[in-house]
Amino acid sequence: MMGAHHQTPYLEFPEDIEQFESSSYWVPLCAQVREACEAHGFFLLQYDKVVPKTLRRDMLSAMRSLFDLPDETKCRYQNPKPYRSYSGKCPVAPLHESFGIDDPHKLDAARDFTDLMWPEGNPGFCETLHSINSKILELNSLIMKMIFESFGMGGEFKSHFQDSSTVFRIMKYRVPPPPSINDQGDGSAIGLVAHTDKNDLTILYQNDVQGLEVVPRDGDDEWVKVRVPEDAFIVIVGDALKAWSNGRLHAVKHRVVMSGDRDRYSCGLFSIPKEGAMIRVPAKLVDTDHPLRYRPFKFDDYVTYFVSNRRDDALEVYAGV
Ligand SMILES: O=C(O)CCC(=O)C(=O)O
Ligand SMILES: [Fe+2]
Repeated sequence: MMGAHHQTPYLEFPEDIEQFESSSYWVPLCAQVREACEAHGFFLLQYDKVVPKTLRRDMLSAMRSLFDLPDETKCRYQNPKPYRSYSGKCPVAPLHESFGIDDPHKLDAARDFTDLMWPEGNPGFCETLHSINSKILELNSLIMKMIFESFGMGGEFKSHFQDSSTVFRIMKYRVPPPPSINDQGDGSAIGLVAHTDKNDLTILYQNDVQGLEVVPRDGDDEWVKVRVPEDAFIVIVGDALKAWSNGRLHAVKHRVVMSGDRDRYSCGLFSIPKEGAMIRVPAKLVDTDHPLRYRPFKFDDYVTYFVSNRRDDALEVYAGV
């Protein structure tokens, strides 16, 4: 499979429709979203209406200025919750740096983070972070709603959504230094280790440096590259949504592999069940063809379990019946 690319579904939502949900496009597109999430566990999306391209590009340049700050400034960002604190160049992923910010669609949260990094202030960064998270959150609710609709459960979407919060992650992957300690033999190196996302849904956006790879659901357990077109979003199903759907939706295993001579930047919104929220398979998604696969569980407890065990089959072991 060397060099081959994954045949990733590439969806496009209509740009010019005010009433998307009452249009004739709605039902077929909900079905396409579900199909992609079932067959692959992720898809690419072209849709500029909610999150303007200019805002996404502003975010990418804001990210450069953030990562260009001195290490000691970046290290000030510490948060007891997993996947938030500044993680820089750690031994398992020495090329990777990231921040995870809780709910920056709330202006105070965006401001607190900005003030910590730039005590002298950086209103431009704060505004960009705040507005991109608000916009991607709108897109996230739209896609979650489409998933619920596709199961005939549009009515239940609201109550589920009230139970979610977000982490906005900002990531940089450096060019692998030659010779690399993680050398794969072809000048490439691991940027981010293999994992499934633990949350409900992830929506990512990246610069034009490729590196995302997946293990396809219907493949031979081999890594396949994903070519992400310029300005496309990558939408990924996480373990929590997989469990909610009684295993119908797939949480795809993915990683980042770096090669070439340019740094990769990506960012995105991770929607997460709110603190204390339970994941419960709805009765409607259990029948004789789909016997119950997951017991009800508290999402936070699952993350705690994962963080201390780090096994690929964590969801099955922790919540499988
Ligand atoms: O940078 C990327 O494209 C992937 C990031 C990712 O998978 C993650 O942070 O969970
Ligand atoms: Fe991920």
